[in-house]
Amino acid sequence: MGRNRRSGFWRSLNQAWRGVLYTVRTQSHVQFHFVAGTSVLLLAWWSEVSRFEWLILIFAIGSVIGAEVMNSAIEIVVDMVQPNFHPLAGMAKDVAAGAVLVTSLQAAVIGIIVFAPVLYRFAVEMLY
Ligand SMILES: Nc1ncnc2c1ncn2[C@@H]1O[C@H](COP(=O)(O)OP(=O)(O)OP(=O)(O)O)[C@@H](O)[C@H]1O
Repeated sequence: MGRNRRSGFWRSLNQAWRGVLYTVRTQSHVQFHFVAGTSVLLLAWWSEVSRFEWLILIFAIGSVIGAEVMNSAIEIVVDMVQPNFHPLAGMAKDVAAGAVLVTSLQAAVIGIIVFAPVLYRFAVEMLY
Protein backbone atom coordinates (compact mmCIF):
# COMPACT_ATOMS: atom_id res chain seq x y z
CA MET A 1 0.00 0.00 0.00
CA GLY A 2 2.77 2.39 1.10
CA ARG A 3 4.93 1.37 -1.85
CA ASN A 4 2.04 1.89 -4.29
CA ARG A 5 1.38 5.33 -2.88
CA ARG A 6 5.06 6.19 -3.22
CA SER A 7 5.31 4.96 -6.79
CA GLY A 8 2.09 6.94 -7.52
CA PHE A 9 3.78 10.03 -6.14
CA TRP A 10 6.91 9.57 -8.28
CA ARG A 11 4.78 8.83 -11.33
CA SER A 12 2.79 12.05 -10.79
CA LEU A 13 6.01 14.01 -10.29
CA ASN A 14 7.40 12.55 -13.51
CA GLN A 15 4.23 13.46 -15.42
CA ALA A 16 4.25 17.02 -14.05
CA TRP A 17 7.92 17.37 -14.98
CA ARG A 18 7.11 16.07 -18.47
CA GLY A 19 4.52 18.88 -18.74
CA VAL A 20 7.09 21.51 -17.76
CA LEU A 21 9.64 20.09 -20.25
CA TYR A 22 6.98 20.09 -22.98
CA THR A 23 6.26 23.79 -22.47
CA VAL A 24 9.98 24.63 -22.38
CA ARG A 25 10.55 22.69 -25.63
CA THR A 26 7.56 24.10 -27.52
CA GLN A 27 6.82 27.59 -26.13
CA SER A 28 9.29 30.35 -26.96
CA HIS A 29 7.78 32.61 -24.27
CA VAL A 30 8.53 30.00 -21.60
CA GLN A 31 12.11 29.69 -22.89
CA PHE A 32 12.47 33.47 -22.71
CA HIS A 33 11.21 33.55 -19.11
CA PHE A 34 13.57 30.74 -18.07
CA VAL A 35 16.51 32.68 -19.53
CA ALA A 36 15.29 35.94 -17.94
CA GLY A 37 14.76 34.22 -14.57
CA THR A 38 18.23 32.66 -14.65
CA SER A 39 19.75 36.05 -15.52
CA VAL A 40 17.93 37.66 -12.58
CA LEU A 41 19.21 34.96 -10.21
CA LEU A 42 22.79 35.49 -11.46
CA LEU A 43 22.40 39.25 -10.99
CA ALA A 44 21.04 38.63 -7.47
CA TRP A 45 24.05 36.43 -6.67
CA TRP A 46 26.49 39.01 -8.10
CA SER A 47 24.90 41.91 -6.22
CA GLU A 48 24.65 39.94 -2.94
CA VAL A 49 20.99 40.78 -2.27
CA SER A 50 19.52 40.08 1.17
CA ARG A 51 17.77 36.81 2.12
CA PHE A 52 14.39 38.57 1.96
CA GLU A 53 15.15 39.89 -1.53
CA TRP A 54 16.13 36.36 -2.63
CA LEU A 55 12.74 35.11 -1.43
CA ILE A 56 10.85 37.87 -3.25
CA LEU A 57 12.80 37.33 -6.49
CA ILE A 58 12.32 33.56 -6.42
CA PHE A 59 8.60 34.08 -5.75
CA ALA A 60 8.33 36.50 -8.71
CA ILE A 61 10.20 34.19 -11.12
CA GLY A 62 8.15 31.16 -10.00
CA SER A 63 4.91 33.11 -10.45
CA VAL A 64 5.75 34.06 -14.05
CA ILE A 65 6.92 30.59 -15.07
CA GLY A 66 3.96 28.97 -13.30
CA ALA A 67 1.55 31.31 -15.11
CA GLU A 68 3.30 30.54 -18.42
CA VAL A 69 2.94 26.79 -17.89
CA MET A 70 -0.75 27.24 -16.97
CA ASN A 71 -1.23 29.47 -20.03
CA SER A 72 0.23 26.71 -22.23
CA ALA A 73 -2.16 24.17 -20.70
CA ILE A 74 -5.12 26.44 -21.47
CA GLU A 75 -3.90 26.97 -25.06
CA ILE A 76 -3.66 23.21 -25.55
CA VAL A 77 -7.18 22.61 -24.19
CA VAL A 78 -8.66 25.45 -26.28
CA ASP A 79 -6.97 24.13 -29.45
CA MET A 80 -8.32 20.64 -28.69
CA VAL A 81 -11.88 21.75 -27.91
CA GLN A 82 -12.13 24.51 -30.53
CA PRO A 83 -9.61 24.18 -33.37
CA ASN A 84 -11.70 26.55 -35.53
CA PHE A 85 -12.07 30.28 -35.05
CA HIS A 86 -14.43 31.16 -32.19
CA PRO A 87 -14.55 34.46 -30.24
CA LEU A 88 -14.74 32.62 -26.91
CA ALA A 89 -11.76 30.43 -27.78
CA GLY A 90 -9.79 33.57 -28.58
CA MET A 91 -10.95 35.26 -25.39
CA ALA A 92 -10.00 32.23 -23.27
CA LYS A 93 -6.45 32.43 -24.69
CA ASP A 94 -6.32 36.21 -24.20
CA VAL A 95 -7.44 35.88 -20.58
CA ALA A 96 -4.84 33.16 -19.94
CA ALA A 97 -2.17 35.36 -21.53
CA GLY A 98 -3.42 38.20 -19.30
CA ALA A 99 -2.45 36.14 -16.24
CA VAL A 100 1.11 35.95 -17.59
CA LEU A 101 1.10 39.69 -18.24
CA VAL A 102 -0.02 40.46 -14.67
CA THR A 103 2.68 38.26 -13.09
CA SER A 104 5.30 39.66 -15.52
CA LEU A 105 4.44 43.25 -14.57
CA GLN A 106 4.63 42.28 -10.90
CA ALA A 107 8.06 40.68 -11.49
CA ALA A 108 9.28 43.76 -13.39
CA VAL A 109 8.27 46.08 -10.53
CA ILE A 110 9.94 43.77 -7.98
CA GLY A 111 13.08 43.68 -10.14
CA ILE A 112 13.20 47.48 -10.32
CA ILE A 113 12.71 47.86 -6.54
CA VAL A 114 15.42 45.28 -5.73
CA PHE A 115 18.02 46.15 -8.38
CA ALA A 116 17.63 49.91 -8.92
CA PRO A 117 19.65 50.82 -5.77
CA VAL A 118 22.26 48.14 -6.61
CA LEU A 119 22.70 49.39 -10.18
CA TYR A 120 22.74 53.00 -8.97
CA ARG A 121 25.55 52.20 -6.50
CA PHE A 122 27.43 50.33 -9.24
CA ALA A 123 27.07 53.28 -11.65
CA VAL A 124 28.28 55.74 -8.99
CA GLU A 125 31.30 53.52 -8.22
CA MET A 126 32.17 53.31 -11.92
CA LEU A 127 31.92 57.08 -12.37
CA TYR A 128 33.88 58.21 -9.30
N1 LIG B 1 -9.57 29.29 -32.03
C1 LIG B 1 -9.41 30.61 -31.97
N2 LIG B 1 -10.47 31.42 -32.18
C2 LIG B 1 -10.34 32.76 -32.10
N3 LIG B 1 -9.19 33.41 -31.81
C3 LIG B 1 -8.10 32.66 -31.57
C4 LIG B 1 -8.15 31.22 -31.65
N4 LIG B 1 -6.91 30.75 -31.37
C5 LIG B 1 -6.15 31.82 -31.14
N5 LIG B 1 -6.84 32.96 -31.25
C6 LIG B 1 -6.33 34.35 -31.03
O1 LIG B 1 -4.98 34.42 -31.45
C7 LIG B 1 -4.13 34.74 -30.34
C8 LIG B 1 -2.86 33.94 -30.43
O2 LIG B 1 -3.17 32.58 -30.30
P1 LIG B 1 -2.06 31.45 -30.32
O3 LIG B 1 -2.71 30.13 -30.19
O4 LIG B 1 -1.17 31.65 -31.50
O5 LIG B 1 -1.30 31.74 -28.99
P2 LIG B 1 0.04 32.54 -28.74
O6 LIG B 1 -0.28 33.61 -27.73
O7 LIG B 1 0.63 32.99 -30.03
O8 LIG B 1 0.90 31.47 -28.06
P3 LIG B 1 2.25 30.83 -28.51
O9 LIG B 1 2.92 31.76 -29.50
O10 LIG B 1 2.98 30.75 -27.22
O11 LIG B 1 1.85 29.52 -29.09
C9 LIG B 1 -4.96 34.41 -29.09
O12 LIG B 1 -4.56 35.18 -27.96
C10 LIG B 1 -6.37 34.73 -29.55
O13 LIG B 1 -6.62 36.13 -29.44
